[in-house]
Amino acid sequence: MLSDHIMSLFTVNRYLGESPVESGASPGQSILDKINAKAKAREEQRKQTPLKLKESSPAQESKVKHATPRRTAKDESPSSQTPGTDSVKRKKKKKKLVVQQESSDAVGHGDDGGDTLLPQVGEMIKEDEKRDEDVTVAVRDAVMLTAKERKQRVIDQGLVPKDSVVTIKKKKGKRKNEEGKVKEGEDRSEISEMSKKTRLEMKDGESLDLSPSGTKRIKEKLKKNVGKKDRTDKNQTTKDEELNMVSKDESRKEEEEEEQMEVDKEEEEEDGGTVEEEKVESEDDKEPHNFVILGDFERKHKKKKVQEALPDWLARPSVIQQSLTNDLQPVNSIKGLDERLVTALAYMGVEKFFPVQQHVIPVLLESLRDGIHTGHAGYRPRDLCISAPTGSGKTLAYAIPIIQALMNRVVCRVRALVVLPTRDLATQVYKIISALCKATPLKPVLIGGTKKFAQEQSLLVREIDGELHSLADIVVATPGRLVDNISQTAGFNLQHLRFLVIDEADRLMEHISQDWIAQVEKSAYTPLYDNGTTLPTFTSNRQRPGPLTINRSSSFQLPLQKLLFSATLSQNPEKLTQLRLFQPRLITTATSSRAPPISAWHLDGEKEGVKEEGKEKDEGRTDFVGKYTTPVGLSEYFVQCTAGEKPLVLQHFLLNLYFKQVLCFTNSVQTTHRLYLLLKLMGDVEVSEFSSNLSQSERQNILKQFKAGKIQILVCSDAMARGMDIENVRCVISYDLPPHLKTYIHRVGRTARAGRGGTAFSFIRKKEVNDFKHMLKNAGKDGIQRHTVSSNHLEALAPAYTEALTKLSSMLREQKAHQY
Ligand SMILES: Nc1ncnc2c1ncn2[C@@H]1O[C@H](COP(=O)(O)OP(=O)(O)OP(=O)(O)O)[C@@H](O)[C@H]1O
Repeated sequence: MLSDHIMSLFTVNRYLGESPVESGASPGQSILDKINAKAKAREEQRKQTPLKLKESSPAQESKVKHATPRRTAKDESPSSQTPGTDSVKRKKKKKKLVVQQESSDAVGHGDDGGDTLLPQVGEMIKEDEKRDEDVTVAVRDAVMLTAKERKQRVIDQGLVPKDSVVTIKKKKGKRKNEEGKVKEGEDRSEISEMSKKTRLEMKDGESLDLSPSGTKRIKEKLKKNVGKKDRTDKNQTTKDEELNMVSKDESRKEEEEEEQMEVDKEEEEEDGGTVEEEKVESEDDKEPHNFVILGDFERKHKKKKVQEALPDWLARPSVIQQSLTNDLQPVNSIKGLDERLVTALAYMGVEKFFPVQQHVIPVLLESLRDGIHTGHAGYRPRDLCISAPTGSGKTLAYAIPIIQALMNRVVCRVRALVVLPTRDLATQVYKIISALCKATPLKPVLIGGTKKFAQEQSLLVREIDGELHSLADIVVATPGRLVDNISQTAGFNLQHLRFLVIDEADRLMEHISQDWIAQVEKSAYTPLYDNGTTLPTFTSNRQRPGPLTINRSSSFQLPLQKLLFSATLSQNPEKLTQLRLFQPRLITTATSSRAPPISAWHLDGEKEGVKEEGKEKDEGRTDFVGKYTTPVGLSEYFVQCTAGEKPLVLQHFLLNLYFKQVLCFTNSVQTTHRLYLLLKLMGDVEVSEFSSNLSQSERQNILKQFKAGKIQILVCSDAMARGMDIENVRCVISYDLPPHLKTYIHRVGRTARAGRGGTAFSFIRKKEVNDFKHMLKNAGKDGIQRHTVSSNHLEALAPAYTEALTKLSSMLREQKAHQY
C-alpha cells in the first residue's frame, strides 16, 4: 500500500518537475507543501493563460488558428458533432480518465489535502492535454489540409482562376442533388466502395456488420458479387450502374446511408483526413478539364460528318435500266407516235427504243395530252432531268417527243430551243433533228457560229408585208450565238417557247455566268410594267412562274418546260437551283450499291415490292450523288508507264493490237499537236489531229475522213470528248490522266455507244496510279484492270521513236519561227 502511495507521489512529482529525494523535511509533508506551492503557482499561471496566448509568437498563433475552429466546433456544439468525431472524443475521454485515475491514486484516497489538491492537479493535466491536443490537431490539420492548401496556393499564385475552384464546389452540389442520395465522402473511392459493398450486403438480406472483420468480409463478398456481375453483364460494371442498381430499394438505403456515414467517418478518422478534403482531391483528379490548358487542342471525339440532305426529287430518282440490248420496246409500241416519225426512225436504223427513250418519250407525250398550250389537265408540266450513260440515245429521247408535239402547228414560231455547249455538238444534234423533221412542216435552224451572224439572222426571221415572221420552229444553238440573236435579231423572240432543252447540262451550267438562261427567260416571259400592263408587242402574255394567284390561274398560260440531259448530270442542288426548275423529276441509270434494285422503281419515283419504305428510301439517298454509269459494253484498263514510254506504248497498240479508228485524248491543244507530229514522224499509222487550233471546216473535214475509216488514230483535245458520236470507234486512249472524273466518263464514252462494245485505255504514270484509282472508286467504279505491255515490244519500237524525237524538236522550232 505504502509503495503504491510513494509511486503515486512519483507520478505527481513528474508533473511538478521535482524529485522527492531532494527534499530535507519529512518526505510526505515537504512534498505536500511543495505541491501546494506549485499548485498555487500553477493556478496563477492558468489564470494568466489567455493573455499569454495573445502574446504568443506568430508560429504559435498559426497553430492555434488552425486548431481553434476544429476544437470549437467539437466543444461548443456537441449536438452537431458527427458520430465519427464522437468516437474520437470517446477515445480521448478514456485517455483522460486513465490520467485522472493515476492522479487520484497518487494524491491519496479520501485525504483532505489530497481533495484540495486534486482539482488543481486535474486542471494542470487538462491543460497539458489541451496543449498536446492543440498541437496534435494543428499537425493533423497541416497534414489533412494539404489539398486545400495546395488549391489555395495555386489560386494565390494566379495559376488558375478562383472560379474554377468554385466550379468544383458547385459541381459537387449539383452532383449531390442529381444523385439525391449520394452523401458526403462517397467520392472517395475506398469509402465509396465500402458503401456499395455494404449496400450489396444489405440487398442480399444479410446483417450489416461494420466491425473491421465485418467490413473485411463485406469487401470480399463485394468482390465476388462484382466478379459475378462482370461475367453476366460486362457492360454493367461501372460504379454508377452498380449504384443505380442498388438504389432501387429506397427505404433500406436511408438506413444504410446513416450507418454508412458511421463507417465513413470511422475510416476518415483512421485515415487522418476529412471527407470534405478527400472529396476535393478526388474531384480534382476526376475533373482536371475544369482548368483551361492553353494550347491543348487535342480532340478526343471525332467530329460527326455532316450528312448531305438532298431534295426528295434528287434523292428518289426514277431509275431506268442500263442495258441497250435487253428488254427493248419496238418503236411502234409507243402510242400516238406519228407514222412520219416512225418512218424517219426506221430510215435512221432505229427499230427499238433504248431505255432512256422508252421512259422519257411517254412522259413528255403525256404532258402534252391536252395540247402544247397548256400542261395536262391545265397544270404546268414538271421539268425533267435525265442522267444516262454516254451513247444511250438521249438525243432521240428529247427530239422525238418535241417533233411529235409540234408537227401539227399552224403558225411557225420558235417553240423549241436546244442549247449545246459546242459548235460541233450543235451541228451534230441539228443534223439528227433535221433528219426527223424531213417529213414534217417543222423548220429546224442552227445558230451555232457555223455561219456568219447575218446569215444566221436571215435564217431565223423574215419580213413579209412589213411584219417580221419567224422562220424557225426548232432552234439548235450554242449559248453565245443564242444570246447574240436574242439581243440583236429583230423579230427573234422566245415568247412561244414551249421546250427548252439543255443538252450536256452540267457543262452548260458551268457557263451559267454568261447569263444565257436569264436572257432566254427574259425573252420568253412577258415583262410586266408597274401598272400591270404588258408590252403591246408581246402576244403570248406569259408571266414568270410565281405563287399561284386567282389572276394567274384564271387564264391558261403557255408553259415553258425545261429538259436537262447529260451523262454526268450534276446532282448538286445549289447548281440546279440556278436553272429555276419547276417541280423537277430526275430520271437516271446511276444507282448506289445500297440503293434498291432498279426493277423496284416505277418511273414516277414510287417503289414497288420494297420491304420497309422509310429504311430503304434513306439508304439510297446520299450514295447516289457523284455516281456515274458508263456503257455496259465498255472494258476499261490502265497502263502504267513513264512519260517517255507513252508514245511507244501507243505505237505498239496501233501496230500490234490492230486497233482501228482510235481516239486518243490529251490534256491540251499543244500536246495534241506534238503527239500528232511525233506519230506522223514515227510513220506506219494514219494519224490526224482534232482541236480548237483547227478551223471549223478543217475539223468537219477531218471528222468526215475519220468516220469513213481513212484515219487510224485521231489525236484530240477534250473538245472532242463530249457528245461526239462516231459510230465505229472501238478504242479510246487517255494519253494524259484526265483532270476530272467527268472528263474521263465523257472520253471513254466515245466508244461502246448504242449498245456496241469498246475498250478504253488510260496511260498512267506510277505516281498517278493511286489518284486515278481513288477517283474512279469515289465514282463507284472499281472494276478497272491493269494492262501490262512487255518491254520487248517497246524496245523494238525505240529506234524509230528516237529518230522521230530528233526530227520533232527541229520541226517545232521551225513552226515557232514561222509563227513570228
Ligand atoms: N433506239 C436506237 N436504236 C439504235 N440506235 C440508236 C437508238 N437511239 C440512238 N441510237 C444511236 O446511238 C448513238 C448514240 O446516241 P446519242 O448520241 O443520242 O447518245 P447520247 O446519249 O446523247 O450520248 P452522249 O452522252 O455521248 O452525248 C447514235 O449513233 C444514235 O444514232
